[in-house]
Amino acid sequence: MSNSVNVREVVLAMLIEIIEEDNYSHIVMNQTLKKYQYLEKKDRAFLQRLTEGCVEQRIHLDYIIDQFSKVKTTKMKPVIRNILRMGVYQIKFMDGVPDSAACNEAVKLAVKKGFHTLKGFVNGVLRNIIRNKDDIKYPDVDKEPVKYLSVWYSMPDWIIIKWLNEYDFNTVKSILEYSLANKATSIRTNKLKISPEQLEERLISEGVTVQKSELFDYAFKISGYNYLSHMNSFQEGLFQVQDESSMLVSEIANVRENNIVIDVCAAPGGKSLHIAEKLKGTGKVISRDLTEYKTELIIENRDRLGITNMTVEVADATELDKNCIEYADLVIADLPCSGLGVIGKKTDIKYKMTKEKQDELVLMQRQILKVVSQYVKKGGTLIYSTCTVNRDENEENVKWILDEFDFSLDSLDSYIPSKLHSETTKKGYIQLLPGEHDTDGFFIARFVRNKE
Ligand SMILES: C[S@@+](CC[C@H](N)C(=O)[O-])C[C@H]1O[C@@H](n2cnc3c(N)ncnc32)[C@H](O)[C@@H]1O
Repeated sequence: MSNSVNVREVVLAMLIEIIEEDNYSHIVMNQTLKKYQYLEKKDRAFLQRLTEGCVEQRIHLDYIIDQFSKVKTTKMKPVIRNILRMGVYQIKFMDGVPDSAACNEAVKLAVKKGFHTLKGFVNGVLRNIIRNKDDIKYPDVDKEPVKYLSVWYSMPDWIIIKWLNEYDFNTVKSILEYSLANKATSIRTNKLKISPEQLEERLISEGVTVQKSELFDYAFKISGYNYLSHMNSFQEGLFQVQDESSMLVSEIANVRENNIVIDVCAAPGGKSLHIAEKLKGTGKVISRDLTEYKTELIIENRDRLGITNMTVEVADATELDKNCIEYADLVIADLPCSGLGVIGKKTDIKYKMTKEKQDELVLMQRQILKVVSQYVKKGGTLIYSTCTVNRDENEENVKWILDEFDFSLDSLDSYIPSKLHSETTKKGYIQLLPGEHDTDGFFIARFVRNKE
């Protein structure tokens, strides 16, 4: 490891920021990777894996620590409980780190952080766990299925209970399993600048591992890169990072040249950019989000990709813009949601979400839909999408839209790969489930505004 920076100390600082001070993990991660961009690739990979792992597996790690420590994690000093989480994560999940190194480094870090008097405690708990690591007692799957899933996959109880009401046990298990395991980065070729075949060659020449998408010929899953935004192909705007589930939105939108499109919650721009590309420089995509910070992200991506038919605006989607009434051929409502379909990528989202917040989100989704559905021309299209798997944000909102507005569902089957066809896609919506599909958890519904 690099002499100048103690990578474990950096991880500890990130865990304090994310877990104890409630900052967003992806923001803390991006800022830290930017600050330490000079670190060797293997150090950066270690830093990322250990931080994300500790956040993602927090419930599981605390369960183990609490089994072997007299002082429970909730009663420990924040620095100490995070040092222990790091130690246990390395012991339990990182085969490349010898157990003794995980323990010794934890003790050194405790001393370095001013907890000399607790070095025996840290050492004792970790040695105890190392001795018993093949004998950890977990909840019984038959007697306590909720607790079992919660501990094993580090998911708060209330979410497990909700999902078990909506899906069968094996489906819930496979959503959780896939979300923990799948870390691939999906990208979309910017066909305005390069063909998929040429992009694949470019990426390989930059040392990246490239796997073709099973859904789209322009999409790839990539890995093995160091710092994505330093890659020449990225800087030249040859691709955009986007999950395949999100690419599906633009396929389902089925835009035609010269269409007017309003994307009401657009940052960082995934769907807007894809649709603008499909319009081949014609028509107009009006891409909006709530704050300047967010719209800046869209502008950065738009300019990097060389998109010309897209305007970016700060606008609150809950407020009616009278100029837009019946103006758009297509409205994209990819709305704020509980985000539980992307827990594999945003590792802390599951802890930040609460039942109350989720109920409020359903109301906000409806508040936004009430406003932005008015922007669709008669005969035009409304796409409603979320990156979650909860039925109240998805299917129940579809029913609500059909009850409240003069819109009809429209079959997805002409726009999506045949392997995704189902009873619901025939009707006009799709719920992608991680594990069942090789994508994030995602929901898309397509509506057409009735002509009279
Ligand atoms: C699911 S994300 C959108 C992702 C985006 N469509 C894409 O494909 O990259 C939801 C977005 O809604 C924005 N948002 C939340 N409340 C909003 C509001 N009242 N008006 C406009 N945008 C809002 C958030 O800032 C966030 O960027």
